[in-house]
Amino acid sequence: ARGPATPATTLRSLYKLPLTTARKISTHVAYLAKERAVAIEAVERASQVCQAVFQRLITAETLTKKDKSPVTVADFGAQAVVNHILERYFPDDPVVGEEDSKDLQGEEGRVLREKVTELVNATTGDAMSSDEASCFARSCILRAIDRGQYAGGPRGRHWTLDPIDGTKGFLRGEQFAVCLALIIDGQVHLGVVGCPNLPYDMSKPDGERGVLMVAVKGQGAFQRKLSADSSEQETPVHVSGVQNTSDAVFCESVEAQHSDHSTNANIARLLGITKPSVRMDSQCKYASVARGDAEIYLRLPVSETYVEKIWDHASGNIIIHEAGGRVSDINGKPLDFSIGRTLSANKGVVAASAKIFDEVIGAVQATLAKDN
Ligand SMILES: Nc1ncnc2c1ncn2[C@@H]1O[C@H](COP(=O)(O)OS(=O)(=O)O)[C@@H](OP(=O)(O)O)[C@H]1O
Ligand SMILES: [Mg+2]
Ligand SMILES: [Mg+2]
Ligand SMILES: [Mg+2]
Repeated sequence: ARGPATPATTLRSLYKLPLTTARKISTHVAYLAKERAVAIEAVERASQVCQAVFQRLITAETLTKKDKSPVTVADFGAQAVVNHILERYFPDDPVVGEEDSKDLQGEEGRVLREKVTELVNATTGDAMSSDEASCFARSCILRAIDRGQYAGGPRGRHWTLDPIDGTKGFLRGEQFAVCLALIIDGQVHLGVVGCPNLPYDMSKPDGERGVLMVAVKGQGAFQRKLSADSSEQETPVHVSGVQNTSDAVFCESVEAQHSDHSTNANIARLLGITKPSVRMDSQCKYASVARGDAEIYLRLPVSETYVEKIWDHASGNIIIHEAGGRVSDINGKPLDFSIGRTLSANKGVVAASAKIFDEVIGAVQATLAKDN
């Protein structure tokens, strides 16, 4: 068992066990052990789907034409696979997923639907019974995708899934992530982020790629290789030990549309930061801060109307916390995952190691006050 034991009463309700059995095994079962293993399996599978799409469907032509259809195939395929695996192990758990099957329905959706079905079967066929596979070839794929329609909220358990986060990074062959988290009574208790293109060891940027990060509440954050033959070896990750913000590095979005780069630069000046920002797409930014590649994740609101989605932040949020960092919105308020599908009570996101966090929030507040 890894981490603290699970109380017998929790085990009983989680796995519908008689209390006597739950008592017997409670000291051997780490909290959310089954969920952790299933979530890792699901994210690994979905990452394989995405990589298969990249290899097969992204060509110089799709890129110059700005054709987004390959990423759409991967998005739907990855959501179908994750939802299918979650349903098999946790049939009662609802899912808040980014995608829905609208574009795959009817005659209009036939071509895309067939592409997604073929892709899912080709990449995960070995993990499915023949019944499942033939069901997937028909309507089950749409049903699996639409298990992600849950409204979220403050009570009970639900998963949240971003099948491909950082779609633009995916298309460029750069950073993207498959993100899955478990929310219980409005709080993130488990998060997994798969980063297929992130170097495993940042000191060897041209070395092996593919990182999976996982965290369970109270158990710390870990990384492992995201490769088919991974030995499942995990190493703990910790945020950077940098004490002075002048030694820190920002990690920010590639798209200035998603976080205001010029205000970021003003905040950097106030903090004495001189090193250039690391720019990358997706929740890989959280993974980078969690393992100390960079110190500060900044996502400043760029419009009055955009509300952040829970699947864009849930996994990253717990991974940062468990790696010794802190996360809040630009006003220092914790991200509130209890409201529904969006973070409507928050504005922007700031994540940093605990040591420098308050100073970073101070600089964000001072800069925004001056700009407004
Ligand atoms: N206007 C606006 N403001 C803030 N955020 C937005 C906005 N529009 C979209 N999104 C969401 O940003 C997700 C990608 O975030 P990144 O940090 O990877 O952005 S970037 O594209 O790399 O710059 C992206 O997630 P994916 O759709 O999963 O790629 C969106 O959910
Ligand atoms: Mg996203
Ligand atoms: Mg997405
Ligand atoms: Mg999207």
